[in-house]
Amino acid sequence: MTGTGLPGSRTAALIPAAGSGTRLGRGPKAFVEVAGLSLLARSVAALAPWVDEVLVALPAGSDLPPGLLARAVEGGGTRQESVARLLADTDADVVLVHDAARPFLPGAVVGALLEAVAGTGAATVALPVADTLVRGEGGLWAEGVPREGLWAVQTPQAFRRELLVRAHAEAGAQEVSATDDAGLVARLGLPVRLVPGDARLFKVTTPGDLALAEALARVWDAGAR
Ligand SMILES: Nc1ccn([C@@H]2O[C@H](COP(=O)(O)OP(=O)(O)OP(=O)(O)O)[C@@H](O)[C@H]2O)c(=O)n1
Ligand SMILES: C[C@](O)(CO)[C@H](O)COP(=O)(O)O
Repeated sequence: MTGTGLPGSRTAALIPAAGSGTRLGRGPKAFVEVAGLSLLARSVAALAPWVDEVLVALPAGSDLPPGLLARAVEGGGTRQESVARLLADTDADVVLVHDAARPFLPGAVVGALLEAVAGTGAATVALPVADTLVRGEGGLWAEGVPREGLWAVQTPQAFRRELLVRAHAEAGAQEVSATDDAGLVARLGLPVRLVPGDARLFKVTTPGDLALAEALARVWDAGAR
């Protein structure tokens, strides 16, 4: 595999795929298929052309599906732990961390992310919030939340590897848990570039998301990406 992403830098894709898919209810989510291809296979295929190596964190006891050009590590009990284990298994200069659960990754987004990380050393794909936001209490409207300046974070997220290693180490030392990796770098006071994402990069989390993914796959696989 020859990464076309960043000339002069070895780049690795780190794909956390060890989750149990509780909210979807179909077992380990990475192996759930959409139009004949697993979420994991789709995410690996989207990133492989851009990187020098692909590492995947799998549920304990799982094997890498045949034909996947990737190296497997055993995932942890949380996404954060799975990413930490992936990080420990590469010496790449730059790492792209991407949820297996976000299978529809346009190449243009990867290109923009790699350009951004070359500048700041840390960058994440994100979408400006377009919906009205509300804090709910007991199923009732409690208070509106101003959406100006708010972004919904997606993946991939890209980092100079040593920055992310430091961020995970600090989080571990301070027993800080986070649902993504860019937030761990930001809490060090380091700049994290926000790169405009894509609505098609939604995370397959619930049965409704899976239905959406199955509809999108028909045009995606026909070349509309
Ligand atoms: N211990 C974990 C938990 C999550 N993930 C991965 O992190 C990504 C985002 O997590 P999420 O969408 O929450 O997946 P699950 O944890 O499987 O879903 P749920 O919370 O519904 O169980 C997924 O690709 C998932 O496989 C992981 O590698 N290791
Ligand atoms: C990393 C992430 O996809 C960014 O929005 C999100 O935080 C993952 O959350 P999850 O609960 O682990 O799916």
